[in-house]
Amino acid sequence: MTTPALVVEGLYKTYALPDGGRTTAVDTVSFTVPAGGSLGIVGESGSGKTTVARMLVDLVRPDAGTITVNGRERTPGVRGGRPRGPVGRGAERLRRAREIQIVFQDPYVSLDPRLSARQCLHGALRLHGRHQGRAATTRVDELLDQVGLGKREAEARPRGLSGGQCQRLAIARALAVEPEVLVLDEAVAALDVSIQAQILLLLAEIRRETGVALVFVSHDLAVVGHVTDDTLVMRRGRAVETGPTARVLDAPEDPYTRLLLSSVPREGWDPAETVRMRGQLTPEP
Ligand SMILES: Nc1ncnc2c1ncn2[C@@H]1O[C@H](COP(=O)(O)OP(=O)(O)OP(=O)(O)O)[C@@H](O)[C@H]1O
Repeated sequence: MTTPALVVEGLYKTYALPDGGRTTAVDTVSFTVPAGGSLGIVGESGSGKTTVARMLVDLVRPDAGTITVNGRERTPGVRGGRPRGPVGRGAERLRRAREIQIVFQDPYVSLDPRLSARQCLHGALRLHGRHQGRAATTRVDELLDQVGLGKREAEARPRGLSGGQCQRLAIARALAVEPEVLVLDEAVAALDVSIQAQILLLLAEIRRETGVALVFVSHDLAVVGHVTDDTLVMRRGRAVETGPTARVLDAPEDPYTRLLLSSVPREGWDPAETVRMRGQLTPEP
């Protein structure tokens, strides 16, 4: 059996509250993404999706749990729930970044406004010691082509690009380091529906071509349905349901998943039914 791209076991995270207490954002979440696979993480606002995504890429330190990429454990600072020291610096930090890359919702914030698309990609290759000189130029051309950015866009800065084009550039920058896992945190949420569709098709193509595993974090079940093999549903920090995406969407087993599906407006949609279903769920603590 091939080694999974990503194995997450017992991930747990609490945050301090102003009153001195703590809130549990992620409660013992586990999942596996096979090599070249794709997992959607869905749930309403506050369910803990972003905290999971941020723990995967070292932006948030878990209280407990393990994260393993292609058989190598990369959990920062915890072992059996106890701190193990800071996340590595310098070369170690870059090595970890090459394992998992992330694309955020708002590309304008994550891109340097002073750099053209071409300069941005050259910078990523330089930072990670990937390709030099002519080989770097060839690789940048390849990346631009892979995400569908043309000659004009290559020389444009972020403010000269549309939201969709910026997101293409953010994806190309993430791919520049040839990560084993690509995390997309609400990466199409800010885009028009038709542009969303283009980016989703692009991601499916990239997964086919490069074999990169995808973790797709979204509040939008339709989006997850288009790009993922498996889906994990989160509620109040916990995984309440997981399985093949088609099964989870067509025959949800958990009442919360059924509620999420019933909340999507469609022909003949009855919002009152959604409110009624919410009333039947176990109440918020
Ligand atoms: N830095 C923080 N300090 C305190 N509480 C936090 C912090 N970040 C997140 N939380 C809390 O942790 C819980 C999970 O938040 P998280 O952002 O992971 O959820 P989410 O599902 O991604 O929601 P959204 O889609 O709105 O971003 C929420 O109750 C949130 O208020």
